Amino acid sequence: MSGKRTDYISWDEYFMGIAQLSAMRSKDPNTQVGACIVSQENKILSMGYNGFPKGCDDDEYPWNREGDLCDSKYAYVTHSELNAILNYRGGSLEGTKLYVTLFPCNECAKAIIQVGIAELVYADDKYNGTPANLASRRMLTSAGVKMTPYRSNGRILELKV
Ligand SMILES: Nc1ccn([C@H]2C[C@H](O)[C@@H](COP(=O)(O)O)O2)c(=O)n1
Ligand SMILES: [Zn+2]
Repeated sequence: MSGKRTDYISWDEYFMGIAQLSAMRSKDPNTQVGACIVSQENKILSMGYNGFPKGCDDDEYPWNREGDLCDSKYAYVTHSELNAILNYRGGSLEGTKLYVTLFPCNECAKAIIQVGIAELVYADDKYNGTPANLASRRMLTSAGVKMTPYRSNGRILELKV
């Protein structure tokens, strides 16, 4: 009997928690997404959230969902998964695991596959069944990327910051 704490958080809670915390940095008024990339040794390699590229002012570019492409966020926003991939400057992401708060779209799936991410764990899947979601699943399946839904145990993690 070692006397160690037993209510410590699991690896999955830790990494999905980091992804959720990253999502809280997003300025998107409708959907905030966070991502965390982890090595096979459970080391955090990178993180990201959805936002506009460097130099593109959050207060000047549109956050609208509707209207012409150029007047909507969709023309400009970089997705959390892509930001996490692009934020990594340490070499290869081959064989790594991605924790993401929302199932990746087809564009992020391409990047996930091409950098060699082996597994993704996703929390929400609110766009399930949409064309982008179906195309994403198709490519991820073909490429052999393991897709695991995150199973929350309902524990609420509180932070006082
Ligand atoms: N897997 C995903 C899916 C979407 N995003 C980003 C892109 C937008 O900022 C937002 C989605 O907006 P909505 O259409 O729900 O208003 O989430 C992402 O980063 N990763
Ligand atoms: Zn995406």
